[in-house]
Amino acid sequence: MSQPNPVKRAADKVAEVIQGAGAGPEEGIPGKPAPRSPSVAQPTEPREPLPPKPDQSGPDTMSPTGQATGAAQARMAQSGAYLTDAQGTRLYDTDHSLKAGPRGPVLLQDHHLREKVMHFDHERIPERVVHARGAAAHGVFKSYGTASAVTKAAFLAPGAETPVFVRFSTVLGSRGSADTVRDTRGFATKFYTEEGVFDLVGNNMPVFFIQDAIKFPDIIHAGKPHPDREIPQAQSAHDTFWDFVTLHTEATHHTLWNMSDRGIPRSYRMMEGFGVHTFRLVAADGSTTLVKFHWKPKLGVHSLVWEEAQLAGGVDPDFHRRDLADAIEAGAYPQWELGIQTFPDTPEQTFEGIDLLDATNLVPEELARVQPIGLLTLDRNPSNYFAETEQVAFHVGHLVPGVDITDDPLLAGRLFSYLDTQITRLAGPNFSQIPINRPHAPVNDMLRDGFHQDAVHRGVAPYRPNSLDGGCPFLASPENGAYVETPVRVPEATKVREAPESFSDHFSQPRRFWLSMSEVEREHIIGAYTFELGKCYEQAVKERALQVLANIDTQLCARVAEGLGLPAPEATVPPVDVEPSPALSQVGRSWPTDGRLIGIVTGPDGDLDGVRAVREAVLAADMVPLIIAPRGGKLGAGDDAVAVQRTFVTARSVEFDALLVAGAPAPGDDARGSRVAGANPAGAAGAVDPRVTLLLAESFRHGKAIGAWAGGEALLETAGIPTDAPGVVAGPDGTSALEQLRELMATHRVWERFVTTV
Ligand code: HEM
Repeated sequence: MSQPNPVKRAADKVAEVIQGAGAGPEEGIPGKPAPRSPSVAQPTEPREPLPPKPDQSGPDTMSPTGQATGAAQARMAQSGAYLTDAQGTRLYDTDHSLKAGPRGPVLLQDHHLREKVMHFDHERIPERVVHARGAAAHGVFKSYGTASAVTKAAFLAPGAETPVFVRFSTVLGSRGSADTVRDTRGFATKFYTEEGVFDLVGNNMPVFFIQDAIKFPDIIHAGKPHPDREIPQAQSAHDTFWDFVTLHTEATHHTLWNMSDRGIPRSYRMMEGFGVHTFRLVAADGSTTLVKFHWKPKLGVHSLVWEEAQLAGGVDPDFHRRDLADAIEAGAYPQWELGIQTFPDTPEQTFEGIDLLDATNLVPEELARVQPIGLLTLDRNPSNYFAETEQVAFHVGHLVPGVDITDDPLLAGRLFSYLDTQITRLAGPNFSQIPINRPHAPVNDMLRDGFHQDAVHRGVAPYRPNSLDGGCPFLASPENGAYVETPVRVPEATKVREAPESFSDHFSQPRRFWLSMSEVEREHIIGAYTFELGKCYEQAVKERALQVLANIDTQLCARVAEGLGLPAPEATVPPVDVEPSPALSQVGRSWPTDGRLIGIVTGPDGDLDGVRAVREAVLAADMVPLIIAPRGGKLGAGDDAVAVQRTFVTARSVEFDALLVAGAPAPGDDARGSRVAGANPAGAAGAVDPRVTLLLAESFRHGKAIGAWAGGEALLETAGIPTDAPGVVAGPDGTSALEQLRELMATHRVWERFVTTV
């Protein structure tokens, strides 16, 4: 990679974090990062305050009143040995209520009990009405300056560096739902620019379900759990979702993206992001350009396969959250390039016949190249989930000079919705004073009072003009940074509740997406539709869905119909002749393998010298080795004993990007409780633990590269894996097997292994 890659600096640290500082299961929790610093000792006796801990919680957050909040308060709390109540009074006991004698009734006068329980009772706030489940990180955006010709935005000037906070999310699930469900992912970025906050509130898909925000409550009501039993959670595989998207065929394109591999990303670090709408950039000379924003991940765009996504939902519901936090904790900082597609700002606002105001459309990259304009690096985890990830409030109306909106009717509704919902979610109108939401630019507004007002405003005249506060505050002009709306001419028109004719083509863009997919991606799409529609009860919904598919592609429709056991209908809209866009496919390119997890299956009798060498080679290649053995602890003795990170109990295929088997089959002896009497008993002499064969068979089925040496090939055969199958390699030693594995992993999966008939 041309940019300095922090992943390269961090291989050892990555392993340390993911392995729990190299500890075996009994020495550390597998997969749990080592604590960054020893936790503050809990004193049993009062003692003098400790010196302050180094600040790891970001910029200072003194409130305008001078009261310590956020990082400043955290520093104070961590530097003090004394526990206090909310008023600062020191406490001598927080474990016992005040009682009339040790066995007597609790007294009403216990003000500490009252305060402690009262505060706990109010700890929860409403979750977001959509995108409730999320994970976030701090970082920095460095501008290349290449957008300066089309925008005067200071954060896009050459060399500008801007702090950012990025929150990734699923859309439908509740706050505690699983990460790997099939869904769209949110990709929201807050740029704390010197000219005010700019929020780019996008998704990992470039198109949206609906064209007009007035339907947003409807699509969300349809996608969320059914109101009678509140099931299913975080799923689109149910009748109301499919009822809506087949009755509103503008949803066809986004639904197809959801059913594609984009709906189940491998990692937040391996997702594209899109601003979706067309925005208007304004240059210093007042000229304007229409643009679409794209985030391109340095690690490439990769997905899970559906069975992995389902397994991860149970094995590790925090799969994506953990992956992001572990990588950042380890210094393997995820990076994305921000790019723009540019279009002339003509009165029609179309490009090559594509209506730029219709958010169900994308513009193929082959027609308008994505031009890189800056680099995003996420380099710091939040220090407090609630304070930052939960309380962050994004809004598409947070704009800075040089970035303006268009008349996209979906965007118009969003401009109302975000602030509106945040008044309820964050309890009043002052949420921009919450530390994570505070602009880094100076704020001097005339907004006053309200719930949770932190500021102590001075002066008597919060209005303009005034003659009492010296006429302050002053107004700015465009020359000194005022945000001025672009004077776009609005054509003379009659008020109507109508969409333009150009919004009525609902099938040519989905058809382009379908035609752009590789065979294996098409198989996945067919599988996804067959699964989701198979979960619907209503016959009419399934039939209507097949009609929609017939209008995209005959073969797609026929295959899904076959899976559902229903007849395939004829198209009612003649298929349009569209050019595929190869850039839409995830298959066929090579990517860095940095940060990928390699499982090394071994045991006390495995080739431990070989394991040591491979472990070093994996680290040197900026990947993460995880040793999998029958039991925890260490293999071998002495200083070069090999620490075990996963046992046959804790290892599951979803965690690993590739597997290596080091040596002869490893019998497991701790399968008690999961063994079925008489069935390949683990621990029996010469028997192979069924969980190891499952691990290998699943990895094989999911198209992962697998290697073996020193007799490990026999274990593959026991697991039913032909050693001459694509993507299965055997080396004379571990390091040569690893080399072959790396080449295979550059394409993410061994695609030839998937059977395709499209
Ligand atoms: C292009 C279409 C859209 C995209 C890309 C999009 C993206 C997002 C994202 C990423 C979030 C999560 C922000 C976070 O992490 O806090 C979000 C939240 C939300 N979106 Fe959208 N959205 C779209 C359309 C809409 C529309 C049309 C509406 C309503 C008319 C809407 C209403 C909301 C609401 C109410 C929230 C919760 C905000 C909060 O509680 O802070 N969205 N959206």
